[in-house]
Amino acid sequence: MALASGVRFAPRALLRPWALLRGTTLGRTEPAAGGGGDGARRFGSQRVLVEPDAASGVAVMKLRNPPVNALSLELLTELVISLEKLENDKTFRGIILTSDCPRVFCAGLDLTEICGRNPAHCAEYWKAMQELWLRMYLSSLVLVAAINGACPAGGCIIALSCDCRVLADNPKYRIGLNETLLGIIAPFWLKDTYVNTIGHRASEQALQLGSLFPPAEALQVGLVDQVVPEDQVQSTALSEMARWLAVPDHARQLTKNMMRKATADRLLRQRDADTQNFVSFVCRDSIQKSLQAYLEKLRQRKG
Ligand SMILES: CCCCCCCCCC/C=C\CC(=O)SCCNC(=O)CCNC(=O)[C@H](O)C(C)(C)COP(=O)(O)OP(=O)(O)OC[C@H]1O[C@@H](n2cnc3c(N)ncnc32)[C@H](O)[C@@H]1OP(=O)(O)O
Repeated sequence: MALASGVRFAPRALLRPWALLRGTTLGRTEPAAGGGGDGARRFGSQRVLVEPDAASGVAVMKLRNPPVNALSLELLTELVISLEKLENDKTFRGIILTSDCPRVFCAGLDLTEICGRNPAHCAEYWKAMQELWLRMYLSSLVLVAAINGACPAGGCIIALSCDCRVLADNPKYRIGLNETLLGIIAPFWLKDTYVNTIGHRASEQALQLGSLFPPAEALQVGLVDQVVPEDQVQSTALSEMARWLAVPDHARQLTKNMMRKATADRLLRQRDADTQNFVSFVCRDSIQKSLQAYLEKLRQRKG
């Protein structure tokens, strides 16, 4: 993705995203309900709904992978493609990322993608996760997360990859990296993202304890930038977006790159090793057993 200055952000190393989308509706454009002109047309895919507003240069991107927006391989791929599409369209300067699923922003990794799967599948899945993080973390667009639901683990990472986070004030909407409670370990680049956001000591504590912060605590620790009543999340996200868009793009983009590049480069240098670590770790019998038990617990909790 080339900036006006010619600086490149993330390399186009992606997988084979299109191959995953057979049978989906990505790229379809349809008028938004009640909409008329170009600015009101929406597009997207099965799991990512994009509502672009050409007049403001802002698109609202909604995750819709019910019931909990778990990051399936398809959702990861569709997110990357939708992001790329908006980045390549000079009309757009910002994206508000939110959830179309009630009460959940994103439940994190889709555990069914790594439970009982073969190493090749786990590797493909993890590469897609890396790719989305790289694309979001280094995006030239302003990304604002309008967090309108629970936001654990991988969901938190999606939010942390944005430039700004607005969280709905509901005690059930907790946010954080709870990996240790599942018996898994956040890899270094998730840890780095955490440290970059809330600092070393707070990350050390929160990562080891697997803390999921309710809104007031999330605000206090710096995990989110604003906590507002649920019905004001979208409007506040739009106000935040306006604040970020008031800065000239080239200056903001180069500054973002300066702040984030070293963290992203660290993963880029070790991407294959990180994938191998992930695969060998999650494919261990003991880890498979604890993931399986966790999934079972989630399923039973329901009834
Ligand atoms: C050193 C080497 C390095 C090794 C690297 C190791 C790997 C590191 C990876 C780190 C990165 C990210 C980690 C993750 O993201 S793991 C996922 C963590 N997510 C969670 O813990 C959240 C679990 N879910 C919940 O807490 C709740 O579902 C919710 C999000 C709060 C919503 O609650 P709800 O009451 O509205 O819904 P609920 O009834 O619980 O769930 C509905 C159905 O959805 C299923 N489900 C929920 N979460 C997941 C998920 N993450 N993956 C797959 N499926 C999920 C749940 O089982 C219900 O299913 P069903 O309808 O009963 O069939």
